[in-house]
Amino acid sequence: MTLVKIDEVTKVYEGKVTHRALNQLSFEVEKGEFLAVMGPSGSGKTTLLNLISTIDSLTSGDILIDGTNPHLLDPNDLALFRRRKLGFVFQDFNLLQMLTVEENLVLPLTLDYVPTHEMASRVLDMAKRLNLTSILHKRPNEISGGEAQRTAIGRALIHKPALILADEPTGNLDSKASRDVLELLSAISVEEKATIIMVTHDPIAASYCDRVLFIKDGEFFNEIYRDDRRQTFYQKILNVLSLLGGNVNDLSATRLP
Ligand SMILES: Nc1ncnc2c1ncn2[C@@H]1O[C@H](COP(=O)(O)OP(=O)(O)OP(=O)(O)O)[C@@H](O)[C@H]1O
Repeated sequence: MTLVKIDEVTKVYEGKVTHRALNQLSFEVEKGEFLAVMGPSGSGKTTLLNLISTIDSLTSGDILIDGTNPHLLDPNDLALFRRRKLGFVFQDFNLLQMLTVEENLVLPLTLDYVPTHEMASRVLDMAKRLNLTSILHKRPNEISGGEAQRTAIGRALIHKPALILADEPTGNLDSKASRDVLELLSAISVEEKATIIMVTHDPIAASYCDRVLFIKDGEFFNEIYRDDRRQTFYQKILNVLSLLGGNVNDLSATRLP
């Protein structure tokens, strides 16, 4: 089943100099798929996430998420749509510093007036799932980067969104914490049929996904599917990246897998 349909999406930034950041980009994402989006700096990856999450408006084309075009919703319905259907995971975690891990986890449910007993049981389940039970009462400045990102993933998942959007989720983590986060995202997509679109510069991170979509100058460049060992998939990703070119700094996050 197709969960996300990107149909001939174009984004032109108007200004002193107009810039075509995305040009008639089309692709689909299946329910339960873990998709990486890669491309050189400036190729339009963040623009694409901003359009899918409706932070920014389209110039032309259509975006359908779970059968709805969020760009056509009125502001109230759009706020509900974003709160209920989407989950966000960012590079810098975006946790609220004055709240505990538990309060950060529960935040999307509080905003949605979920009954207290249900909140409590969902938080406990999520904490167990993400190995956060022992730090529920700590604040973000008292936990590690890996724990902070697992908390952010828990917060993104707790309201069971149709789609999770992740922007460089391992960008601030060391290799062990990155591996934990990527294994977690991969397990969530398999076990809970969560659909994940992850923008990354890191070929190791991308090798945990089911598919990598490459864009260049705002257009589709290539896509490859994982059908064998992660190590082999990683090599294939490196091969496409070398064809893509771009700035060597784009691969600065590269580590040995
Ligand atoms: N608000 C804006 N106004 C004008 N141009 C913009 C704006 N936002 C982005 N751009 C331009 O659009 C192009 C795509 O930017 P985008 O941030 O989507 O690239 P990216 O692939 O995410 O890059 P990076 O990997 O460096 O984060 C770039 O050339 C950028 O300069």
